[in-house]
Amino acid sequence: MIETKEIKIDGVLHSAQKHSINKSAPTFVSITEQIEGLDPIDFFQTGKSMGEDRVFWQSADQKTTFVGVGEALLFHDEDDSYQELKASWKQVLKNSWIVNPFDQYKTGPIAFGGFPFDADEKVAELWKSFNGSQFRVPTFLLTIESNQTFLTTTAYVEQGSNVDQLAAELITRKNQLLYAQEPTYQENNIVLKHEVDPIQWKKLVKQATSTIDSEKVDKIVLARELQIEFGDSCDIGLVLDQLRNTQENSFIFAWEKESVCFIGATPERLVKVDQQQLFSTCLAGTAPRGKTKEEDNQLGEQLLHDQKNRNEHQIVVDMIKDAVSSFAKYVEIPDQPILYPLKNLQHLFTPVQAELDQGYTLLDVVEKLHPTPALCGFPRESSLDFIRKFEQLERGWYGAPIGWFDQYFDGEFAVAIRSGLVSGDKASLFAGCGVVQDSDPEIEYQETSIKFTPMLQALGG
Ligand SMILES: C=C(O[C@@H]1C=C(C(=O)O)C=C[C@H]1O)C(=O)O
Ligand SMILES: [Mg+2]
Repeated sequence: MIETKEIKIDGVLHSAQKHSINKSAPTFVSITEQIEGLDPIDFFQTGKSMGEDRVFWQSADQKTTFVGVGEALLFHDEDDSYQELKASWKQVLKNSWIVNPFDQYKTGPIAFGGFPFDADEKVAELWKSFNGSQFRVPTFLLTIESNQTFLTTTAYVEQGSNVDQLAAELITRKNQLLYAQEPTYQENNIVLKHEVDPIQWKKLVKQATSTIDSEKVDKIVLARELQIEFGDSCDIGLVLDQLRNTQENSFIFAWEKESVCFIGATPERLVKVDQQQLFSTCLAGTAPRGKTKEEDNQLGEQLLHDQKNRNEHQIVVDMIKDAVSSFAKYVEIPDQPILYPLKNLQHLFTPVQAELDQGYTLLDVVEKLHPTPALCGFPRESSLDFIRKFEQLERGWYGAPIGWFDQYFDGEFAVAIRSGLVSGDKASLFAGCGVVQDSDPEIEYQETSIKFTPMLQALGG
């Protein structure tokens, strides 16, 4: 049994209302309590049966898991302004009533969300629920950290709010989430897979290499889409469970809006900031895993010494080093990449560490870094130009920052790759690769095929 002093939600809401009357403004209320351990996927699944949109995040080291249910607050910006988001969050926190004895455990007011790959991309049918950047503070946030479990409940209280009614509603929903019967899961059954125009895509890779030859472009990242149909509506809880069980060294994420869910298992950290300590990652250059240990080592060794992949990787290292240096006095980057093993692939990996100068936050770094040459190319403007003109796919949130930040702007963003958008009985998966001067369209095609596998397997394919 966990001994916790029970927090009386109605009492807290009444105090918050007094605060609201004094300030003549609505008060943002956040209450954190420690609870008994429970299964995060069951919690996620129960959220669905309550008709709520959900978020999920598990760090690549598996030390932190978040599950959010419901939406107490949403920042939605079609123009995708990082600075406006920063200002809005500060404004919310200015008028807040926070009850949280467990601050150090990634609890309390935390916003989850993402940005589009390209704010100028026209949003058509596929991504229509995900236009612009969106960040949500869930009504109920489950945090599992250092084997302890916490629940943060978030609400707004105004001068005229019926506080007793609000408290009663919150308690009912909370009890539903914590004490619901074990939820059920439904096997996902893929009935159709459709690769969007692979022949055209290989031609595009060729066109990119010609452009690289003739113009001042070093690298262009090109993505393609795999469309899926299920016999029935896809069970996202099950997909998450599969990703957690199979994808080591990866951030597992899901962000749902109007029942459409963007979900994936990405190995690529964009940036994490923890009390001004900054951690970023250069990840580019890819080989498959071997079937035996020997073959695997051999493929890894080849990758470490392969000029084409080293070149692809170095372009990312140079850019990230430059960008981070503009915010930090020292930046620590090893001169040689190492291997980053995943279930189906291995990558070249260079970690980046720095101490962020005072006055800058996580969001400033995300703004500066995105899109890195790992997802866009180099130089940024010309590669983005090529993608805008010629890539057939609507990227939406694919390849863009997804993550969370807390009340101090500590938090973490990953690059949303190895991902898909699931809507009812349909899904679109995305995979891309870095095209450089000596890229071979067939080999790049195979590389992207393997990059589909983590999601494809998790979807039941
Ligand atoms: C673009 C993707 O992955 C990126 C491209 C890589 C490459 O081309 O070697 C490797 C890792 C990622 O930076 C993707 O998975 O969709
Ligand atoms: Mg590559």
